[in-house]
Amino acid sequence: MKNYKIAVLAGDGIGPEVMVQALKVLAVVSEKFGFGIQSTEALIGGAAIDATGVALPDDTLNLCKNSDAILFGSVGGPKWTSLPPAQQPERASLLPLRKTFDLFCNLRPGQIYPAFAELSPLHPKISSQGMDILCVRELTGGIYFGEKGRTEDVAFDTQKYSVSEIERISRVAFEAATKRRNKVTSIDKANVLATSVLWREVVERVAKDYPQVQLEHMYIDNAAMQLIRAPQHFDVLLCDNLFGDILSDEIAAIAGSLGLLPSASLNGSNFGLYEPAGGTAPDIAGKGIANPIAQILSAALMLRYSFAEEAAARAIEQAVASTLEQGIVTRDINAASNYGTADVGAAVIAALNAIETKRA
Ligand SMILES: NC(=O)C1=CN([C@@H]2O[C@H](COP(=O)(O)OP(=O)(O)OC[C@H]3O[C@@H](n4cnc5c(N)ncnc54)[C@H](O)[C@@H]3O)[C@@H](O)[C@H]2O)C=CC1
Ligand SMILES: CC(C)CC(=O)C(=O)O
Repeated sequence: MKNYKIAVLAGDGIGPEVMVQALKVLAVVSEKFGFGIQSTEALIGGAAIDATGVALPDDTLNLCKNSDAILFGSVGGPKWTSLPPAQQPERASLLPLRKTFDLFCNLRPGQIYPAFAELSPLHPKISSQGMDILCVRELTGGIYFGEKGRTEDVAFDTQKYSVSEIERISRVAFEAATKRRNKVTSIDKANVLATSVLWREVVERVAKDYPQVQLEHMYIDNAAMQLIRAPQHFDVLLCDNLFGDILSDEIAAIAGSLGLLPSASLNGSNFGLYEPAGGTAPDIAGKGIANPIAQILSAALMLRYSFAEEAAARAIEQAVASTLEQGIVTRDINAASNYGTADVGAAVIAALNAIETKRA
């Protein structure tokens, strides 16, 4: 029997609440599909600062190095914003993890299924046409990692991209498009930014290797607008680090809630960190009402991309769809709902068991 070692880093805010549900789902699905998940929990982010003084303790980093994948919650919150910026949870744990493991490729799939179009805040005449977008975001370069500085009166961040960084993420987007609807929309601000001019040149060059894929370029400001006007226009969105961060939250909101959107952050050899696209949601943390679906779907992406357990990943996705179909949703999706985090987790598990019963 295959046995996968995962590092479980739940983090702060709603992280631990939604992680519990994802781990329960993994336990059920591994039993049903005949593989083992050996999960080891470790401190990260604000929780690690409180316990050890640093956001990414050596023990946690070593655990990640000795694991097959990382299942991540989220980090940060108001408790730690008075620390010097470089020591805060987001900058001092998540960004170094992305860099250490060269997780340059962030995949954020976002859908409106026609049957669930009412979950979307868009007008029904738009949402009823559905949406199925894969946001491919460059994750280890750009303004998040460039030189930064601060004097009393001035602060700066630097956006820098190399040809090789742009090329490798472009290839991921074009490859993904060949398995989808053969269209890539590359997002930039080439009318202003030097990095965007290079971005366009490199994307054009890579596109020549994929003649079957239609390429279009779109400025970020226009893309932010077109996503709400006509989300069905898009197939694969190719974005730099900053633009992808912003547009993927917009895609999540269009799909119904940030609590629905999973993400996979991958290096070139199937190692990945899997986390919800959203953050620690301090406004609802500790209330038992956070939506666990993004965390559960992140676990499904881990099974797909790091472990090639496609059937198990699909079963989770099917169980999530069935749970939404039954209207078992948290308040971020239906303000009148009385269902909490644990109810949604239990419904996903019940739906998983039902799928298995039908298979047997
Ligand atoms: N990958 C990570 O660890 C990330 C961490 N953060 C951190 O999280 C903290 C809060 O950031 P915000 O900007 O408020 O973004 P956020 O994503 O935590 O919350 C934005 C809004 O979405 C809602 N939301 C997010 N996830 C939800 C879920 N699963 N269920 C129901 N509602 C959900 C929240 O309640 C809030 O109203 C900050 O410290 C930020 O730096 C933010 C984004 C990513
Ligand atoms: C906390 C930051 C690292 C946010 C971010 O980059 C993300 O949402 O992925």
